[in-house]
Amino acid sequence: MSTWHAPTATGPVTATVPLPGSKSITNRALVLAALADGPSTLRGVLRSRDTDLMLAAIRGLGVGVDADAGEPTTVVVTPRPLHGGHVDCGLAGTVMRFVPPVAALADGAVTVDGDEQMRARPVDTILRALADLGVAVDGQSLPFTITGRGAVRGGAVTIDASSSSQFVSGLLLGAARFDEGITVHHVGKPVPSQPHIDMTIEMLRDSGVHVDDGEPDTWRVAPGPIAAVDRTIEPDLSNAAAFLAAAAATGGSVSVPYWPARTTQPGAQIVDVLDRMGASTTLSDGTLTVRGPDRLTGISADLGDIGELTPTIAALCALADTSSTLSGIAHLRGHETDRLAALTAEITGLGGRCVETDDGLRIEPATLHGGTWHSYADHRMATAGALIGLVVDGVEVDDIGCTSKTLPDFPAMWSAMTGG
Ligand SMILES: O=C(O)C1=C[C@@H](OP(=O)(O)O)[C@@H](O)[C@H](O)C1
Ligand SMILES: C=C(OP(=O)(O)O)C(=O)O
Repeated sequence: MSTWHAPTATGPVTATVPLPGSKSITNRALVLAALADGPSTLRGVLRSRDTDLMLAAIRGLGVGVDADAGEPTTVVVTPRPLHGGHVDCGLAGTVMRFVPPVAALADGAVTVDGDEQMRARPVDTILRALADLGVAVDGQSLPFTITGRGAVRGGAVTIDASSSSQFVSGLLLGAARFDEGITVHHVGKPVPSQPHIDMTIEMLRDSGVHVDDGEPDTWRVAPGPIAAVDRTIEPDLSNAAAFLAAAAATGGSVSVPYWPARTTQPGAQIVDVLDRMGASTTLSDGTLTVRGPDRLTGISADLGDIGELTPTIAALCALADTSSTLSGIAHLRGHETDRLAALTAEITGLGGRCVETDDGLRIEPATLHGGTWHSYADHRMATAGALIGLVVDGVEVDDIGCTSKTLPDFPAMWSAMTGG
């Protein structure tokens, strides 16, 4: 692993940056297609470590996956009887939390493991829920084994999903194929990332599944077939956020084409955040353009719904002229790394002023200097370092390669944006 010298912008960045498909939509589409009542063609599929791990996971359980003929972003998924196998979830939360209900429907033992760092991320909630629904589960953390019998009883289950919305999404995605469907009831602190739950529900409904989310903290999925649906995946708006933030950081202008007119992706909310920090945004003919201000203003914001945008937003806050308080994101301690600790250490390491609170970060204005920015194998930490490096000389990102988790072309795209 060699360090990457973050390109410094010599002036306001001006660029148009098309983004590949959404990680979250791709991995939901793959799970739904694997469990569907016929073959599906998915277009605009993200090809990255997280999504290739999901492709390999469903293929390893017996699903037909034609992903490498011709255009790599077009994938044909053909459901077949599921059998036992091994699943590598790498550092992908969506693979670790969405695959167990699929494994429960297989006929045979499915072993699941991942990166060393993945073992620190919570998974027990969904494993306990499956056990409560009659599934044979061995283990409460990675590595674990699910021994499927080709069918799952299903029914009602109570969980505490405050550490990740993916527990709710994972249970809902497979549940139409359970004999009794599922009723998931959440008890505990608020569930984060509501837009990602909305994404799950919308995609299930698009597949003809009946979902009732009318009661707070309760979701019901009726048993029935999952219709095979051909889908075109939207661009990844959370990955877009880092590029749009580059306009905000440099007083430049960055456009992202194919911006969806309506979306459940939380990444779309970067627009409000950048506006509040002083940027101006326009959406015209499906292209979103952000124009940066001369000076960035800090913000106080509850990021509970959009936690995955935190590294990008925190990097901008570290460059702002006024203080920021980011709250509602205690669950980020269980993301790819403990993001609250990592952001605090790295911003402080470059001369910034950042402290952890119970549920977030407080960031004060400071003059930053160059130095090594550690990525902790976390794609969004790496891109946050790149963002600061645009306006601070001498920032070295120790592992830019970890951006392959969701955007393998990040270094080339970032250099191109800066005119390199
Ligand atoms: O369902 C999804 O696709 C995701 C849900 C969120 O997880 P948490 O609720 O664990 O934050 C988000 O942070 C993650 O990047 C993707
Ligand atoms: C939290 C994230 O990923 P994961 O799907 O691995 O949870 C993220 O991408 O910011």
